Amino acid sequence: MNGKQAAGYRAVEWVQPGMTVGLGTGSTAYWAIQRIGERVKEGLEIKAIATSKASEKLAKELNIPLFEAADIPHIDLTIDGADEVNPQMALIKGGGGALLREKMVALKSDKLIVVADASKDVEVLGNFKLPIEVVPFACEWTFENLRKQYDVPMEFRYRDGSIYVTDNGNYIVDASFGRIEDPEKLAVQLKSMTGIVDHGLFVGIAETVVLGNEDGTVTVRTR
Ligand SMILES: O=C[C@H](O)[C@H](O)[C@H](O)COP(=O)(O)O
Repeated sequence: MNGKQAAGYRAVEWVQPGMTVGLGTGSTAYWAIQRIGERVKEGLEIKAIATSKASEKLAKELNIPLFEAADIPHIDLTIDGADEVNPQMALIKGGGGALLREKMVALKSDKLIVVADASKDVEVLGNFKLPIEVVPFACEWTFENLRKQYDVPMEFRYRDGSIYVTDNGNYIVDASFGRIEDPEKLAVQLKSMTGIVDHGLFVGIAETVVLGNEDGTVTVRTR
């Protein structure tokens, strides 16, 4: 079992019968969803909501009972991956483009458990490019505003030669901040810029991190 699988499986131990569970996105959340699928097959009764079309598809394949947001008044627990985690449990997310739904689901949840392999554990956020979701209308203006404000390398995300479009129909700008000394300040600044829908900084949201080590053991941190 690799670190991602170990972390994903361990986090599912928090899932109890009757809970409503948010299903994260990415190659680590994948293992948590797989494990939830196994437990559902064994008789576990839960409600679930997915944070992306990809996770929705996977959950359907595993017969995990999925619900629309309109039918979910409250989420007990969400298990999701991260691209970077700092000691205060601030995160960079969105490497897979799912940051907006992930943040909406996480903020609706009593508890966000982050699952990641140990390589995501960093002292200072920012080595991973920060994903910023922007509306397509006048996205060049938004890009210019971002460049003027921050003067760091950034580019629109492309996949297979075409601009990458999120599940919400928006674009992503990936920005190389290098070191984000004050994630909270940057998070607030970015949110205040018109044209930006949201960004991949999750500050003060996660309260438990399950880090999977290469040997299959896990380290659990709670704040
Ligand atoms: O948009 C994608 C999500 O934020 C992922 O949870 C994040 O990118 C981590 O993905 P992975 O577990 O594949 O490294």
